[in-house]
Amino acid sequence: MADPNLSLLSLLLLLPLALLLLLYLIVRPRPATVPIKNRHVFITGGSSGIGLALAHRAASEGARVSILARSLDKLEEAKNYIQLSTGIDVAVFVADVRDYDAVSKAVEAAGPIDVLVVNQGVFVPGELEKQGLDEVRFMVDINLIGSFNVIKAALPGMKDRKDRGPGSIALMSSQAGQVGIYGYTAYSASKFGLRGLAEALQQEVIADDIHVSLIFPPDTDTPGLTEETKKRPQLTSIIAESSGAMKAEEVAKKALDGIKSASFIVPCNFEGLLLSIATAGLSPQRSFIMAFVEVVAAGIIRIAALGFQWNWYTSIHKWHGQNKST
Ligand SMILES: NC(=O)C1=CN([C@@H]2O[C@H](COP(=O)(O)OP(=O)(O)OC[C@H]3O[C@@H](n4cnc5c(N)ncnc54)[C@H](OP(=O)(O)O)[C@@H]3O)[C@@H](O)[C@H]2O)C=CC1
Ligand SMILES: CCCCCCCCCCCCCCCC(=O)[C@@H](N)CO
Repeated sequence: MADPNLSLLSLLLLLPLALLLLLYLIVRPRPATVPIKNRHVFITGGSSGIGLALAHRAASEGARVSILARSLDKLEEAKNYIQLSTGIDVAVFVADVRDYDAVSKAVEAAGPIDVLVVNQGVFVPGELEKQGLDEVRFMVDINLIGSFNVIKAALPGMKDRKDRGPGSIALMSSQAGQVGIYGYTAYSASKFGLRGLAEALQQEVIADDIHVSLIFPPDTDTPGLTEETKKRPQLTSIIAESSGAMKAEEVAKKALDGIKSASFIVPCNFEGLLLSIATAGLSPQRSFIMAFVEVVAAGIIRIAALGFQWNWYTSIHKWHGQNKST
């Protein structure tokens, strides 16, 4: 007779191994890599903050880089900065992503794109009740509709590329695009929208060897954030502080690594990794190891998520209490 302890042990070992094997066999799309060196990387919002750090990094890694934004002054400044620190020349394009014709002309002038980084974004925090619909529209138009304009303009050329290896479309979301945050109704909506766009688009372009990445940074030290913090409701800051802040260069490294490994979901810090596991849902997952972590952690991570919500609602409750008594 077999030792019952031994069979229990082998069962405990076999179960995870069987699960790993199953996940290895079924994860889709299959793992892929997207080379950066000698490829054309086109970055919207590449003149400032995260986009600029990405442009700098991609240029240092040997890519041909194009950046697009509204202000020519900021674009020229970014170009000079990258030229001075790497010796590499970056092409600049002036366009507002809300203007499809202008974006289309820029994309055509830039030439066929291998890696498209849709990074432009604006954020005006504030409770919806105090926010004008003009501000809501501003965020949705630039962050969401603007992303459609950029992708629509670039996609035909990207699909036409022949024998030039795997392509990538990366979208800059935000941790506020994984969970709704006080003061971000319009911003979160615009960033959640990118997720639907990305999930559907990946199915549509997989046959063209184009790989979609969704990047989820926490608060990141950029000129945009400096402006934003001047107007932030206190509760927005309290809740956003649940995730550690990052430097633009750190986010750019995570983003570029995510693009190169063709990861669909790209978290940027530890809290971001937890958020990604908690919100895995029906998103594609190429890594069977990450899929394994998602399956095994599902229950416990839901408890952690409820703990965060408990903490946030306690802060909201306290804040209202204090503001009534003063
Ligand atoms: N900083 C943060 O804390 C976080 C930022 N993000 C996201 O990262 C992205 C970059 O943010 P960040 O680097 O902080 O922002 P910045 O404000 O520093 O830079 C934004 C860039 O987008 C460009 N841009 C803005 N509006 C338009 C437009 N209508 N058409 C074309 N280009 C435009 C800006 O140039 P110009 O004004 O000249 O057009 C600039 O190059 C955004 O999508 C943001 O939502 C996500 C999580 C955290
Ligand atoms: C198990 C679950 C773990 C949960 C961890 C939760 C952390 C959530 C923090 C959300 C931070 C939102 C930052 C938005 C940044 C941004 O986009 C603005 N700066 C505008 O640019």
